[in-house]
Formats: sequence, C-alpha cells, structure tokens
Amino acid sequence: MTLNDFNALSPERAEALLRPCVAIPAWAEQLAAGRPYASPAMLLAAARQAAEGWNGADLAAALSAHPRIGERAAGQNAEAAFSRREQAGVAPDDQTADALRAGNLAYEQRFGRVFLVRAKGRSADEMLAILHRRLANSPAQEQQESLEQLRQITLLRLEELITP
Ligand SMILES: NC(=O)NC1=NC(=O)NC1=O
Repeated sequence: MTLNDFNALSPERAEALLRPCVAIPAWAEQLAAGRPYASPAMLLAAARQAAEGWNGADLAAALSAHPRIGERAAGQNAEAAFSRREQAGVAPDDQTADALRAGNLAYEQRFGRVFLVRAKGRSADEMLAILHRRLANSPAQEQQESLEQLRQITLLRLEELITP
C-alpha cells in the first residue's frame, strides 16, 4: 500500500492494517491517529517513537503473536504469514534445530517468556549465538534487549506494509 493510500484510510481500516505489525493495540491506534504522514521516513519515525515507551506488560502481550524461533507459525492470519516470511531464512540443520529447541527452553525457564529476536536476515546459527549470549543477561538487561528486538520486528513489518 502506498503512503497516500494509508493516509486516506478510515481510522478503523488504518488500525486493522497496522495490528499485525505488533500485538499492542495502543501502538496501532496512536500511529493511525497521527496521520497524514508526509513521507515514509516520517511514518517510520512516528512508529519508532510510539514504540519507545513499551514496557514488560507490552512485551508479554506482543509475545502472544510470535512463535518460537525455529518453530513454524501456524494459522492463516497476517501475523503468522509475517512470522513465516521472517523465519524463512532460519532453516536450521538438525543439530542447530535441536540446539535452538534446548536454548528456547532454557531461556523460557530463566526469563519466563519466549525468546524474541529479529529473525529477518539472520541464520539459525546467528540466532543461536545471540540466544546463548542473551541467556547470560540480567532480567532487566534482557527485557530491554527483547523490547528493542520487538521494535525492530515491528518496524520491518510496517516497512513491508507501506511501500513508497
Ligand atoms: N520468537 C521470535 O523471535 N519470533 C520471531 N522473530 C521474528 O522476527 N519473527 C518472529 O515470529
């Protein structure tokens, strides 16, 4: 969709279009309300600004829509389609797939939520290394890293939706 078309949508349609970017309704509402945007860069800046204030509760809400790394997103909705595309490059060999499964489990036992990483453009081995590094984070550090990854995923999805 072009930026002009996005600017011209009704509020309801604009919010509905944005929702699959991240499962945080306030973000979609705020971004839709900020229209019209003069350029894609202005839209992305507003989107990142609206995501700066996310906290632990936002992260927990958003994770409901993100399958584990290495797991294929089921379902026909837009979020699942985004996840499948983002993880298309993961394609782990058996050994790495086993290590990702073990790493995801260790992460969930330590931090109590799914490990979240921007998967687009990254291989399974790269994400396994990131997972092992982040397992050593403190809970506070790890919440900040997870929120930054959530922002990256969200903005990448927005860029896919609104093409110049
Ligand atoms: N647990 C995850 O990190 N999931 C995901 N990362 C992405 O970039 N897309 C996902 O679905």
